[in-house]
Amino acid sequence: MNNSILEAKNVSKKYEGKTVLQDISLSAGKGEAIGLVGVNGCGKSTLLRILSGLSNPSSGQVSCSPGIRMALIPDRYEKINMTLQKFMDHMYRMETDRENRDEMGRYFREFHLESMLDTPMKYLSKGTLQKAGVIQALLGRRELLFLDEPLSGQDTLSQMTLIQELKKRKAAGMTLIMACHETYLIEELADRIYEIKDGHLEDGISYVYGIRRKKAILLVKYGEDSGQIKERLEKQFGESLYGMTDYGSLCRLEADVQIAEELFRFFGEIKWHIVRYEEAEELC
Ligand SMILES: Nc1ncnc2c1ncn2[C@@H]1O[C@H](COP(=O)(O)OP(=O)(O)OP(=O)(O)O)[C@@H](O)[C@H]1O
Repeated sequence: MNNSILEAKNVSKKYEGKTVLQDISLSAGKGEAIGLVGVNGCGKSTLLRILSGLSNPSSGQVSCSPGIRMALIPDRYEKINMTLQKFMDHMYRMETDRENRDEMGRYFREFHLESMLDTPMKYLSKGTLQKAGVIQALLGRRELLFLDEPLSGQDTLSQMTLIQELKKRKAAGMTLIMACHETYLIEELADRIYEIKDGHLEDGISYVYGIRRKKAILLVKYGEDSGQIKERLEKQFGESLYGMTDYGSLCRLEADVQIAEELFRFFGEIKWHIVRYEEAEELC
């Protein structure tokens, strides 16, 4: 099996005679992150379920190194009639025994879940349930994690918290195989990207655009005159400003890392609060 901890050979899947996946081979090594992309219905979830052993292929095999424990973060959750706290307590005891309860508390804080712990899960929003699934999987300390749309429905700050946490886990040796429509998760984490197209796994040629560049990411709380300020930003920073996206009262800016200091000065002068700053590499 070389360096791989997971290997799929010639995997195909048919549903009621319709071929969804055809002759897919893939291997993943320790500490590697693989991104799966493709249009709705191309078979990403199906492949993740087969790789994680939740579903059988129609033909082909999947093998995993002995001792590798895995978890799947699914794209949706059952809305059960148990509070979030009870559910987590239950899963936590099952997964990690009495080990380090502090970590669970830290995740609740970082993912802003503390106010929802006594709410029955059937009343929780999609994003909140997704966060619960993410925390459950992280507490389980697996060697291999499958993530199916893990950012789906999550607020921006929680998305960033998750990306940072996954980066740490990957650096510590965790293998990640993820399907995601938000390309920035994949761009920030993936070592290899594949597109599922017409049932086949295509080397992510259309998604790997070339060299990596370092970019600055800022989350800024809107102040006065947002329209005017956006115009000034575009005028002053031109092509060094890669993009601005609205998230309610926050704006997410991506820019050339070289202008980060100037951006700090700019927002300092107009008294707009920078909620978060980070740097990331992206494919360009
Ligand atoms: N249990 C099932 N029975 C029949 N068809 C299924 C079943 N599960 C999935 N499919 C079909 O297989 C195809 C692939 O579905 P899948 O959920 O894997 O796609 P996906 O790439 O994850 O989509 P999305 O991006 O929308 O999440 C779709 O056409 C879907 O309708």
